[in-house]
Amino acid sequence: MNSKIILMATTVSQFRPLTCAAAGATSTSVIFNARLVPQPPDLIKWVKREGGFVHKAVKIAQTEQSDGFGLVATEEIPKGSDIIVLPEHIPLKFGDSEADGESGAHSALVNLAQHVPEELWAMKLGLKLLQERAKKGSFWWPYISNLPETYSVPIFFPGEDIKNLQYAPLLYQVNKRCRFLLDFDKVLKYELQNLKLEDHPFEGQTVDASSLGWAMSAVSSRAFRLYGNKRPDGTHADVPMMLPLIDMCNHSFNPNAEIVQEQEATNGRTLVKVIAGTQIKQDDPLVLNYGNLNNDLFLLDYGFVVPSNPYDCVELKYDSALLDAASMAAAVTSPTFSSPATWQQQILSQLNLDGENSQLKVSLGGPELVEGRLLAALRVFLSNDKEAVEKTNLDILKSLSTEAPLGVLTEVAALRTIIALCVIALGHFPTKIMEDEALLKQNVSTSTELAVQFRIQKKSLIIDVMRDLTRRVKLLSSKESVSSQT
Ligand SMILES: C[S@@+](CC[C@H](N)C(=O)[O-])C[C@H]1O[C@@H](n2cnc3c(N)ncnc32)[C@H](O)[C@@H]1O
Repeated sequence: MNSKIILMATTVSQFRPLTCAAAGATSTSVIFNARLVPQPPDLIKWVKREGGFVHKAVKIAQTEQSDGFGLVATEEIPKGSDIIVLPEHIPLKFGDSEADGESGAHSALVNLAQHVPEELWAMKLGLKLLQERAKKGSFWWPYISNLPETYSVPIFFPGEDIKNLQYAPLLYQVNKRCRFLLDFDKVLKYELQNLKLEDHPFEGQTVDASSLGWAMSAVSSRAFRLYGNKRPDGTHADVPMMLPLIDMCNHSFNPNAEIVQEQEATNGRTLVKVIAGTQIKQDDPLVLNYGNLNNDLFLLDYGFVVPSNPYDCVELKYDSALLDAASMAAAVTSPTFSSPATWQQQILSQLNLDGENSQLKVSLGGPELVEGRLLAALRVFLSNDKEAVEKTNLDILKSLSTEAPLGVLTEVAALRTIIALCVIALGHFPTKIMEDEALLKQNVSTSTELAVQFRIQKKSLIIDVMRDLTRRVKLLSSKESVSSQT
């Protein structure tokens, strides 16, 4: 089932309605610049007023890099300078507000949070965000009012654009999140129905799947997981928090800024800082690295796709029938994947590709190019030389940079089989890159554009893997023919 979170129209009332306006129908820039309120307070002034520090060369501006806003340096900032410093009371975290400590509203929120699975941690902090969004006179209102009104994450895509992603692992995640939000909406309605107003976590306001989706996306696209307070054993909990102003920094894999936490000598409180990781030139955007993530996570959590992302990958299932088909297509000797010898099966178990707790998801792309476990399995099966395999360390068998550890013929057969797997994977996409590119030239909605960009990147990645492996096959074959001539 493809579900999406239905968006309710924002109504004008004395409440701040907890909904999320539709993202997808019109031009990106108009939508993503829209903030919760039309003219929100000046975030830089608010941070300074609250005892934070903001470098004089920092301004909030529309940037080319993202469709919304970002931070830009108005003059050169030397490497190592403090750019932003937030005192401990500014970050928004779940459940540590002293004022909330014992209140009924807080315990109701804690109770709701218990229904959120660990992997959807953004929803837990999202509950806190929704609570502050609903609270009249919230300390964080100057920050919250500056948050985007909409998010371009796939849970808000129309069903057609969820399909347009054309990539099953992401479709699965999107549907899972949508289903969770729809179910959680019901849980909320049930848990909150008989609460007195003073115990209601959202001051009596209705929270639905749409507002939950808004909050989850606001958090997943802006929160950072940092060290929390020290535990009694001296370690630190890993705590997601929203960092006002700092979260105006956009992403780059070549960041010029980084987040550090520092303990104040006088009172032991933790400051969160952004410092210049490099010398920053005038007019440069201030960018942080959100993490070495694949495009699935960038799109799911942040609502954008990184072109030529070196960490992007495609997920395949290790499946003996598929590998037999691929090795036959590659005209490699008779397929053996479906009928492994006992020693081969043992290696598959060591690779976690066989047995009870096997992990059959393998990936292509990313820095490794071919996941080591898949490569090792192919080398082992296609060599079929028990002695040679047993003499070779498993880490070597998993490494693509070790050239032909079981001989050139085996290596060529393994690489050709992976190339055939790539062809099969490409064949699963209903459209070709050229068709996708033609579609992007038309005036399509933001969500269609993102879905099509996403699938183009996946297909391009597969083609890049094929190119790289073909080059390796050619090199190996030429070396082999030189050595057989001498
Ligand atoms: C932490 S916020 C950064 C501030 C945000 N641009 C704004 O206007 O509030 C993260 C969001 O910025 C946008 N973004 C950040 N880096 C981007 C990039 N490299 N390309 C496209 N969009 C980006 C995405 O919408 C993402 O969800």
